[in-house]
Amino acid sequence: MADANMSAKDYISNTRAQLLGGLRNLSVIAENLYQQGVLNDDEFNEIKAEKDDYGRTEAILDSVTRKGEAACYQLLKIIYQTRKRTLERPDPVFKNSHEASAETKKFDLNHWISCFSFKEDPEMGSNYIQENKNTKHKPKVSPSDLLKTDKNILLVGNPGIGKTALSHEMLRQWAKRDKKKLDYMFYFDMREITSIPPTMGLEDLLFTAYCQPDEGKDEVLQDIERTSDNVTIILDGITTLSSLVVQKVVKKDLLPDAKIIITCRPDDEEDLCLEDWLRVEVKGFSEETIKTYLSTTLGDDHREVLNNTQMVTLCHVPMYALMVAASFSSGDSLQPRTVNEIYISAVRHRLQLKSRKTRIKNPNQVFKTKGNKLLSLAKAAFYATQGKTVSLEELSCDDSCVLSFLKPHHVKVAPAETRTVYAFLHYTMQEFFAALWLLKNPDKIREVFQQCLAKEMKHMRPLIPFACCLLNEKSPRLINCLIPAEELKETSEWFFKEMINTFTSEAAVGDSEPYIDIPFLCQWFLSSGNGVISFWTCTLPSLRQA
Ligand SMILES: Nc1ncnc2c1ncn2[C@@H]1O[C@H](COP(=O)(O)OP(=O)(O)OP(=O)(O)O)[C@@H](O)[C@H]1O
Repeated sequence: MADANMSAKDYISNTRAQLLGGLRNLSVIAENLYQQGVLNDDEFNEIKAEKDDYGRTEAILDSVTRKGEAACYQLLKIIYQTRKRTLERPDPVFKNSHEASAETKKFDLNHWISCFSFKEDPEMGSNYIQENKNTKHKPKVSPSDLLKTDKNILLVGNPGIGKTALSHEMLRQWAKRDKKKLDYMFYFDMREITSIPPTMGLEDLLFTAYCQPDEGKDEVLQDIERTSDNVTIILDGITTLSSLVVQKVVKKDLLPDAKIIITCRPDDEEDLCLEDWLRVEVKGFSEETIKTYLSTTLGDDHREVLNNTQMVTLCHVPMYALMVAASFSSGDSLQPRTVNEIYISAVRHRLQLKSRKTRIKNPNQVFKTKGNKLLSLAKAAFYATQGKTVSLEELSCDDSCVLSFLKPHHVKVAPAETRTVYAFLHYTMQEFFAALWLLKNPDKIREVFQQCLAKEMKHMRPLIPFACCLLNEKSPRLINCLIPAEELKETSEWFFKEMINTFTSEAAVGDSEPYIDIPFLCQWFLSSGNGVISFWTCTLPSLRQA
């Protein structure tokens, strides 16, 4: 056996014979040597051109030996980092003594590589995160901390708080990492892939719903399955584990050693039952970040926002901070003060941008002329939300005003075929428009209340706070261009009473599932103006009784 304190060059040359028969996946080793600049283009191509693994190993060993100690050290480091796929694993269970003695005689390259004394930790260390649900003091963790941990992660946070942004940041950091070890990261926007057929397997999920390697698909899949500890899968915006293949991935029936990162809203957390996962709460912007964000986006104007406590409070949610900044930069004299006004102002802002190209300068007039188009958008939003998807399947997108709220999204319908459908720029905007459609069709409201009580339809709940605020008599006039004031008044006469009755009914309270987040509703009411607060105060006694 080689001495652990030997130079890398001697360590390799003493074991050359065993390496010639024992290294696997030579393309992985050669690729890493090439990425790290140990091999040049010609050397890399020569190795690739060798006809078998024996030839490839020989060419690699010759190359690094010729180049000297540093190149040999790099090779050992690469073998160590990729050992699960480049070294044969000895079978620990021997069926009989004859097999055992034959096996023990075989040189164990795994043991050999683990004995080499690397100057630094070849795995670059792993930072474990202390946070869990029960710790009182919750330390802050960064995207890179989350990338480093081996644990499965559950990212929980309210709508628009930045879960997707955090997932994208992790993806970006992973793509830019220095370490060019071959590993895999998959990102799924779960709202985009709602129609996963029960027959879908791992291969389809990874390669059809995501992306397919240009060549060697089977080899890549085999590698992913064999070394699943090199795989990270992000499932963004999950609500249930109803899809079989996703369930198998999460429960580790497939890819047992893969690291899974799930993002969800608080309402969906309980159903997922991921108790031993590392739970990380996404908290949004701190005071300090709000200042930096607003001063970057608004320049000197940011002071005006900072003087307004209501607006600063809203800006803790990055989605609202974005919209507040957009609203201020539009130069609109009426600035939003509540969540609802933020959304209305964002709609107004979008329409204004579009109307600059026309002669219509008054946004109310734009609302009026584009009313039907906006309502058809609201209808599509409602049905997409009900169907738990972001794809606005039925919508005809020939109007530039409608298109200004949307982004194209490509749905794979076959391995080589995609279809373009449209989705809202953000899911919360879809929920806002869906609530608008609900108020335009009051006969559907009771049905939606009932749906909110059912576990499988709880994704309809975010529509209720939006609807409440839209019914507020202080709601900006703009909405009246789409739904006449008398219609809204008529609806509000029974809406709140019906809502309280439904959500405090026996069916709702008796359900172990929290029926609706009353503190959350209160928060929305408080931020919507006195009209609703006075209503709320007068209904509190009946709520307490219930
Ligand atoms: N760290 C951040 N820096 C700057 N902007 C951010 C940040 N996080 C979020 N945002 C902004 O807020 C918007 C909403 O964030 P994101 O989509 O990540 O929320 P989410 O928690 O995934 O919401 P949902 O539950 O509704 O899907 C983003 O489109 C982005 O513009």
